[in-house]
Amino acid sequence: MSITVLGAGAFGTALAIAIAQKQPVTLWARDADQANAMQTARENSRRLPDAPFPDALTVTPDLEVACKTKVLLLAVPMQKLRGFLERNQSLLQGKTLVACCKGMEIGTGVGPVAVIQQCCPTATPALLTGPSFAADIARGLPTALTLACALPDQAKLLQDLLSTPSLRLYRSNDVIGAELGGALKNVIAIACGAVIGAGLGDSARAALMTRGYTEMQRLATARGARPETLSGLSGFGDLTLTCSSPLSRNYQLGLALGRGDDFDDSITVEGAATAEALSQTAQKDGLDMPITLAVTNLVNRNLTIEEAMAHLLKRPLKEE
Ligand SMILES: NC(=O)C1=CN([C@@H]2O[C@H](COP(=O)(O)OP(=O)(O)OC[C@H]3O[C@@H](n4cnc5c(N)ncnc54)[C@H](OP(=O)(O)O)[C@@H]3O)[C@@H](O)[C@H]2O)C=CC1
Ligand SMILES: O=C(CO)COP(=O)(O)O
Repeated sequence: MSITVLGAGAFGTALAIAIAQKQPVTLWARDADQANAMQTARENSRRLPDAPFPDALTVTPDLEVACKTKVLLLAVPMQKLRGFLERNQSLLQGKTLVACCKGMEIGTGVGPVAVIQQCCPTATPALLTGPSFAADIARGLPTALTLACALPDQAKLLQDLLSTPSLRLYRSNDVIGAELGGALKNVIAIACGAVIGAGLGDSARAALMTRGYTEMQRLATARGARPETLSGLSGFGDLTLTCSSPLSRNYQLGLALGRGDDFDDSITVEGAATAEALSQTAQKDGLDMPITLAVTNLVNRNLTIEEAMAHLLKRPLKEE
């Protein structure tokens, strides 16, 4: 069965390369010049260099052509998803749409699956998430991800369709748990990068990862997620990767904030917007999310890393 990936960024390209090892894949890029350059060079030199395209991968800028398949992977950034779906609703209704982005939407506080449901009510939504760097997937290095879908039959179908010998998908019907794990780990990764960048030490990072994980569980449980989803690939697994690897862009933004360096704001860093989205909803829901709030203030330059840490340390002592 042929599949399509919409969005030729690092992740969309990596998934297209991996899945094209076993079946035809169409990769859609919004920029015609970029699409043609990729199709000719057989590489995405801008977003994912040194990852050659298999023969079964075709790049097109023509969305109508790309949307002919039944299963489409959505690999655009979270804050762009709604606009993309609204603009192209007629092409996407009735399709199986697998969100590959990690984050919560500013303004609504919802994740990609809810956005798909709102914009394309006749589509079947699913989510692909978990610990994986695009470059690793493209190189065929062993990777395990979570495929979350509320419909068990669809989950099984997508698991079989998208798994490859090196890309191992586990399925789950806990969509909200998988979404929140992938979204929040990016926020915690910014915090971890910031303490390392500011020279506050590995112990501080371990404290933030652990208390951040508690924050992930608190919010996810309040939204009806299952605790075991948070301890799986999409939660704990991705938290570990993103908070400890300098390859993570969220961690890199944290490092820059901690060091007082500039950061290129064209780089996709989902945790910054997600921190803001979740700070807004947590306040409304009466949930205590101190690290998420600290990251929002840090990113918005309302607090320095020293002030943010002092604020966290000054909180009343409590039971773990
Ligand atoms: N990179 C990674 O290792 C991983 C990324 N992810 C997730 O994948 C998602 C995408 O990240 P990634 O691929 O890395 O990001 P990139 O910055 O590499 O690429 C983003 C892509 O989205 C396209 N895009 C941006 N805005 C729009 C829009 N309004 N309409 C249509 N297309 C648009 C860009 O097009 P253009 O090039 O023309 O600007 C580009 O192709 C994120 O949610 C991220 O968290 C998940 C796991 C791993
Ligand atoms: O989601 C990722 C790893 O699972 C990629 O992390 P960054 O977006 O921080 O680079």
